[in-house]
Amino acid sequence: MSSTLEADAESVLRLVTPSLDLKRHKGQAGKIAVIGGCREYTGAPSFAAISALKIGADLSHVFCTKDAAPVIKSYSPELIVHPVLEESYTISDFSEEEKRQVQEKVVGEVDKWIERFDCLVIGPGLGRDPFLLECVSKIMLLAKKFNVPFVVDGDGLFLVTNSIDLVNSYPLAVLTPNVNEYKRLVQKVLNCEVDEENTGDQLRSLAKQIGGVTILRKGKSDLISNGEIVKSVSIYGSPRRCGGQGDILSGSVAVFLSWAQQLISGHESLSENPAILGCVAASGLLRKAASLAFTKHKRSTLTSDIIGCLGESLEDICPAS
Ligand SMILES: NC(=O)C1=CN([C@@H]2O[C@H](COP(=O)(O)OP(=O)(O)OC[C@H]3O[C@@H](n4cnc5c(N)ncnc54)[C@H](O)[C@@H]3O)[C@@H](O)[C@H]2O)[C@@H](O)CC1
Ligand SMILES: Nc1ncnc2c1ncn2[C@@H]1O[C@H](COP(=O)(O)OP(=O)(O)OP(=O)(O)O)[C@@H](O)[C@H]1O
Ligand SMILES: [Mg+2]
Repeated sequence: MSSTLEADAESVLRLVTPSLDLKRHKGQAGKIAVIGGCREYTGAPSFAAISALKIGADLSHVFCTKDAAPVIKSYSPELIVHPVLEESYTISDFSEEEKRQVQEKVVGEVDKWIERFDCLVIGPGLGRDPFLLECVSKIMLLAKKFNVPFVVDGDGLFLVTNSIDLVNSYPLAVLTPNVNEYKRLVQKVLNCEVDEENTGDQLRSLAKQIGGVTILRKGKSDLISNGEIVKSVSIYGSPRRCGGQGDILSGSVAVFLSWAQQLISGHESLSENPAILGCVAASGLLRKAASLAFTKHKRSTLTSDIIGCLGESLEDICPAS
């Protein structure tokens, strides 16, 4: 029997969102880094990174390829953009030794910064280049070494599905699969097809099988599990399915997870799981912002319209003053 409980997303948003305080300095409300952005995709990492700022994080970085960097920078001067990732075509003439040196350099560029980040978002617009993904797997190992939480989305899930050990048993990993990404994860890890009759139980088994990582399965209702409990978020939402909404979600999970971690580390009596709180809060806010954007823009609602509604939606639940 399924025991999926609808989460009270608004209460979670009120719990984890920090109050604005003149005593706090830059960085205390969150430093997020997105690993993503290549020749093909520049929108996805930008949506994730700018959403983090719009919700209230102080700093948002993007680590992307050299081609993607000027484009992402020109979308927004708010983002700190590091053109450090390399795709195979830029090193096609290199020897194995030279390729190894490039990989070391890429990982070294992230290593310089990684301890400063409260959470990474790995995958929006990353692409599927094998050399690039190999570097990103090393970045995941680095994050685990320094206990930095990470959200895996988009092409990061393509990487993880083929190398599940990268996240196995890391409690600070959150996977945010869409319908296709979830199907591939279920097939690979549980060796079966998606069971639409027992969605909660299957999600719980999947999260348990990956050693208790948190999974947010996106869909008509968002379902969240860490292998123990299963929560759903079904409030609000919009009928528009324009691309990029998952990117908003991944950047939002990173911020709320960081805030939940901060909250819990200051209150030993709180026994809640920060990854679950982060997912519930992010899902609730995105769905509210999507609903609001839809009332304003109807069929022409775009991802940028939803990003424009994040602030108003959060303000409605957690007023700034
Ligand atoms: N504006 C943007 O830059 C956006 C970029 N996005 C990025 O696009 C990438 C793919 O995400 P999707 O949500 O489309 O992924 P999906 O896995 O949902 O793929 C969508 C469709 O494309 C096919 N497909 C994907 N990659 C393929 C490949 N290499 N060869 C053959 N078929 C392939 C899938 O089978 C599926 O039918 C991710 O990096 C994602 O972050 C999306 O987030 C949407 C917005
Ligand atoms: N059928 C649906 N009804 C209502 N809301 C939905 C539905 N499908 C997805 N959503 C909402 O949209 C959000 C993004 O999910 P979606 O499946 O579009 O992600 P995605 O495919 O990864 O997006 P992206 O285009 O950014 O890669 C989910 O968190 C969910 O709240
Ligand atoms: Mg996606």
